[in-house]
Amino acid sequence: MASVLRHSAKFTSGISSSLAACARNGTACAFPCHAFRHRNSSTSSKIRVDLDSSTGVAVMTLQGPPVNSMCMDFLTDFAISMEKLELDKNCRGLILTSAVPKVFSAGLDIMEMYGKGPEHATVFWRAVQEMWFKLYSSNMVTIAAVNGSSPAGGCLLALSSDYRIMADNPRYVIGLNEAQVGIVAPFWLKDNMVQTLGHRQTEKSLQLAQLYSAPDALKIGLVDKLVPEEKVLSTATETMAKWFSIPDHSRQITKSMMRKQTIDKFLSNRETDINNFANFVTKDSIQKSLGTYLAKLKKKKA
Ligand SMILES: CCCCCCCCCCC/C=C/C(=O)SCCNC(=O)CCNC(=O)[C@H](O)C(C)(C)COP(=O)(O)OP(=O)(O)OC[C@H]1O[C@@H](n2cnc3c(N)ncnc32)[C@H](O)[C@@H]1OP(=O)(O)O
Repeated sequence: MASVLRHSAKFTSGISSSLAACARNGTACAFPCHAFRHRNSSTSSKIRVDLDSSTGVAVMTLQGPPVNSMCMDFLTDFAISMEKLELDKNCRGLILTSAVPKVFSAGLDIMEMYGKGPEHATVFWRAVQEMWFKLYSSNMVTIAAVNGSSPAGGCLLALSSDYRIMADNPRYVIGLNEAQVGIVAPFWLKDNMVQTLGHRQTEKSLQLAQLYSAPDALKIGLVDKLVPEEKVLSTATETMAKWFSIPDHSRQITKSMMRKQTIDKFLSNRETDINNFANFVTKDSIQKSLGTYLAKLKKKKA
């Protein structure tokens, strides 16, 4: 990642240092507080990260036009950004959002799965796993500010966060539509969805490859809240304050207790999952499905 962490912050008063201390210690602090902000920014080609050390909130903005598809560069940038934030004592919470109009993320870059050999599939799938694992097992409070459509891998980002806020626009869709593409959601993503929606709803959603409009996603619990598009980010920041009112240590232990079973199962079957993916995605029949789907996507425009 060609990113450099720039420490542009200035400590200008005791107020800012006490807020920063508040962020570090995980004690409740009233914010938004706009005074004397302490910011770190990190930018790569696909992802921008802005950490406000005075509040402890980082905003990760996906900025890979046209659709924030998850290519290798995106996945690498994502993993590096997560690692940095996780290690940063000033960071307690992460908001994910998009700078691309109308799209949160189109999910995995289909070009990374089409016409490539098993070696590439192996490396790519490990990176996909890592993205999910890092977010799902994060110690930070994670909030998805879904300000556009969010199919498949985009929905993965939302599902693995702690809370999902979506723009109230019926034209925006979210869901796991893998079956429509001719591929299959991996077991750990299926488990993640079961935890969010329950078994029956997940089974219907996955088999039917359903993409839900924002209002329908709220109805089934795939997102937690709908707000006007221009308020998605500010609502995420306000929501973060509520989650920050709980001491970090007890919230983190609770989170890891709730997610442990899924994580343990993932870790025990990780290599098998990679092999399955590499075998599956390189099959002629699957390549044919991907090719047909890609052609449909391109034709849509013509
Ligand atoms: C049993 C063994 C286990 C095996 C496991 C198998 C593998 C499982 C993998 C499961 C996990 C996740 C999978 C995925 O994420 S697959 C990707 C699925 N994504 C989609 O179906 C979304 C497709 N895109 C769209 O619906 C729209 O693009 C979108 C609504 C997001 C935006 O619409 P908009 O009209 O704004 O933009 P366009 O459609 O015109 O797209 C612009 C250009 O971008 C290209 N595009 C779009 N999506 C993708 C993508 N996902 N990958 C690559 N390229 C994409 C599109 O073709 C346009 O390109 P051109 O400008 O060249 O025409």
